[in-house]
Amino acid sequence: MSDSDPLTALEAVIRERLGADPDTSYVAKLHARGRAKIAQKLGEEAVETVIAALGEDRDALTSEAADLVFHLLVLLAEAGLSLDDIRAELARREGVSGLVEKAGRGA
Ligand SMILES: N=c1c2ncn([C@@H]3O[C@H](COP(=O)(O)OP(=O)(O)OP(=O)(O)O)[C@@H](O)[C@H]3O)c2ncn1[C@@H]1O[C@H](COP(=O)(O)O)[C@@H](O)[C@H]1O
Repeated sequence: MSDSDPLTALEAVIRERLGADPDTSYVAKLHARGRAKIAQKLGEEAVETVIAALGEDRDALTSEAADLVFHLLVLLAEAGLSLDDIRAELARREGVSGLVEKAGRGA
């Protein structure tokens, strides 16, 4: 994944801000409030994303999805996980499903 990927860049900023001043950093404020609070925010953003999706408003869905992904990145960082961990898990599943597909085709 390229360094110019916004998700990778945001992930790096979030990791750095976990230890910042909660008065000046939203990420640090969330971190100070703990994992349960971050998980709660993630849940709220998920619900808002679902509502936007049902409203069929592309701009609202884009905005809510960005909030959702941002809060997911904060939760992952707080838990010591990275986007690379998620990429590896998705690649592992792809590998498994690829093998199952091949077996189904008798390959
Ligand atoms: N991408 C984001 C981003 N997306 C959403 N948000 C914040 O997520 C919050 C969600 O809105 P809510 O109304 O649900 O939350 P709230 O009322 O502010 O907070 P609560 O009191 O409800 O917990 C808003 O405060 C948004 O500003 C973000 N805050 C920060 N970033 C980026 O994260 C990086 C680090 O930010 P700081 O930690 O603030 O330096 C920077 O690159 C920022 O641009």
